[in-house]
Amino acid sequence: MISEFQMNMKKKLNKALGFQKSHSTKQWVNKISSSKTKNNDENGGHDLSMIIARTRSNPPLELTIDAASSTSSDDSIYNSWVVEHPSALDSFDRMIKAAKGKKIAVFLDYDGTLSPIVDDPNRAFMSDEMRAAVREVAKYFPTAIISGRGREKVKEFVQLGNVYYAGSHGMDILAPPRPVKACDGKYHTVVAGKKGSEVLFQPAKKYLPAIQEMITELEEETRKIHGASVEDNRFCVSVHYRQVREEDYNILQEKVKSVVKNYPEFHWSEGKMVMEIRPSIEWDKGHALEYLLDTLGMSNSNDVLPLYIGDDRTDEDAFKVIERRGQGFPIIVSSIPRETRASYSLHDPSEVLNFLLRLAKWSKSTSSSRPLAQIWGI
Ligand SMILES: O=P(O)(O)OC[C@H]1O[C@H](O[C@H]2O[C@H](CO)[C@@H](O)[C@H](O)[C@H]2O)[C@H](O)[C@@H](O)[C@@H]1O
Repeated sequence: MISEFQMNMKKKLNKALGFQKSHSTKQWVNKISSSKTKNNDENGGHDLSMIIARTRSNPPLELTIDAASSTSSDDSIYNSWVVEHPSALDSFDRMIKAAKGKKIAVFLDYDGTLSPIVDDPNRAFMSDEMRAAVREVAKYFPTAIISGRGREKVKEFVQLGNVYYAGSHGMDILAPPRPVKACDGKYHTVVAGKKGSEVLFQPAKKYLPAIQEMITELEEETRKIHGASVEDNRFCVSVHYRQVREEDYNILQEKVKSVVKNYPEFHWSEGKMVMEIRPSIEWDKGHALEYLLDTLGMSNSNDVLPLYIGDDRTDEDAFKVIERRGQGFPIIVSSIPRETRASYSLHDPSEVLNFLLRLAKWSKSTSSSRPLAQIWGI
């Protein structure tokens, strides 16, 4: 099934690549292969032929579009996408004007947002500059990192004490040191494991034994595939293939599928050169955002503007929540056109840094923005 966005992008691509009418994948591949390759984060610096080969054997159109757009020397496709998803940097003054008299809560994804995408997931370090910017922002606004990584691991990378952490795509939240709003049954699975005055919320706890078992099986199954690695993200699992040879991708996918099919309560989805396996519960980054707003006492207020910056498909769940609330700033980080629910865009983590610096500077300069410690009494 091709979505309207994909149809439009296909039309634009055909136009940009000089095709008179819609072309087949094969024709695109030939055209794309002969054009100059522009290395970019989205493709992880991989040879585009790898993506194209995958597209042929397992054709998600989005990949074809990613590959094609990243090779085009004509930036017109990206530019027309940015018209629909304006740069958050260019829109900063307008956003700030809309935020006047309202409370902003900041939510940040980690990989590809605060840190650049790199080959080795264990080396996805955040720069000191980025850390300082997040620290500064968190002085003025409640700030949370919502990542697909394990919570402890993302905290090790971020190393900040004044932000909240939600790991495993929101399935592991260490909630704010604020009184949790009276439970109305909505969060009946809350684990009352306390750490200081913070409350631990782990809605997928019962799946831990199955996840550990699955990790052992996945490691065993993928051991012989050069470059593949399995990452334990506590309540979910990542199987990385960024460093896998193109001819091994299909076999890796088959192996992963063969393991996951024995766990009917789990499903897998594709991230950036990663297969992410999660329990099939109704809980995602969007729910985590709502949960955090709730624990911050900011869920029902009309004067709250959640700002969420993320780069991957799982961040779309959070964008959707902001869209549904009708207020807030969903910002996608992408250097290529993407189908998204986000209203704004930033090109890459360096633009995220500039945006956060600007936000921090603005908060510091406005008399109405008092440091968070005074506002929340923490
Ligand atoms: O929600 P996020 O914080 O964005 O986490 C999503 C996945 O990010 C990591 O993988 C991605 O970044 C790696 C390091 O740059 C890169 O090597 C990999 O190809 C990307 O998919 C993380 O390692 C995964 O576990 C997360 O699911």
